[in-house]
Amino acid sequence: MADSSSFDSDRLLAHKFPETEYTYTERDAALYALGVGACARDATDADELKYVYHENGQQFIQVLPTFAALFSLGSLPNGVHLPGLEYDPRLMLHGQQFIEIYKPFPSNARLHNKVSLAGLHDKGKAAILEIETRSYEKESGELLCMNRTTVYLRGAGGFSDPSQPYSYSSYPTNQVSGVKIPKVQPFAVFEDFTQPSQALLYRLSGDYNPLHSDPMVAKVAGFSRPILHGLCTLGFAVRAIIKSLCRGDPNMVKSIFGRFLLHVFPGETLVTEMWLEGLRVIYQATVKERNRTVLSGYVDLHGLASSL
Ligand SMILES: CCC/C=C/C(=O)SCCNC(=O)CCNC(=O)[C@H](O)C(C)(C)COP(=O)([O-])OP(=O)([O-])OC[C@H]1O[C@@H](n2cnc3c(N)ncnc32)[C@H](O)[C@@H]1OP(=O)([O-])[O-]
Repeated sequence: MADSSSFDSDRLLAHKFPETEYTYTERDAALYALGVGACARDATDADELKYVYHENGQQFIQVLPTFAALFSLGSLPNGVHLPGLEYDPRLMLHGQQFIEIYKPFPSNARLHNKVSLAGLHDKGKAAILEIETRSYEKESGELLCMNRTTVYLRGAGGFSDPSQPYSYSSYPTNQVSGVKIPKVQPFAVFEDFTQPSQALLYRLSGDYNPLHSDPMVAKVAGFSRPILHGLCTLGFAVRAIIKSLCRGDPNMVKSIFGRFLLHVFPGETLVTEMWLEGLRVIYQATVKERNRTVLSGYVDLHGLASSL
């Protein structure tokens, strides 16, 4: 439990996050796609091969919309001191991710990130920290996408008066509230397997948190073995939606929200169920072996594939 005497909300809200840069190439986009399971079942699947290979050259490959989440990796407070907030980085879990995409991603880019605090909430047993990252293309100055990353800091709550727990948000909270799963049969279901080595492959895209690779670190964090990156699970689910409802077109995706409900162990089978509500896809991903829902959220689309 955090010490309420050391918490100073004014200092935290005044904190200026350093701006960051992120450069990626076609190789990074392709490695990411493999990390979230593209082509793992069928290396000739045209819906997925385009994320890793193009016959006219790699500059023509397409980029998955969840690739955006990597741009925010440098914004996360992993080990960074935030004034007035004490926490143990080993107990951090990824809680939610919200992504808005403003234009299709080029196959390579140099980006400039503006980072800000989007929220902080005292939940008693935990603190919830939200960081917003706006990514601009360096050459044109155009805004490419926005990520809002929610981190669940176990053991860091209790820093404010329990009768009036501290809660700050810089955005309308209904934008990222948990979704209600419809009580009817899903419109589409997509089953996919993760590899036992999935987290080891995914980490090469830049998320080197040892929680996903080091058995001892995983044990300290309370898990029997390393767990999958939440963003890898999100990548699997959104890829399933693009495949099932967007005729494989990644540019149909306008925004993405996901809440991580439970950890996934690499090697488990993910079943993504999808419901259509207008241009919104409500989805949930379940681990088949444990019959537990691990992720739920929504994806807003620009339009619907004419075949639906
Ligand atoms: C980035 C850091 C490094 C880690 C990377 C990873 O990939 S780790 C791998 C990927 N990540 C994972 O594997 C994590 C998977 N998720 C989990 O293990 C659990 O959901 C948990 C431990 C995050 C919270 O469980 P719990 O039983 O302790 O929580 P509770 O039900 O008692 O609710 C307490 C309060 O918190 C709220 N709240 C709850 N959940 C979330 C959330 N996800 N998000 C946001 N908020 C959340 C809830 O609404 C409630 O507030 P209210 O309504 O009272 O105002």
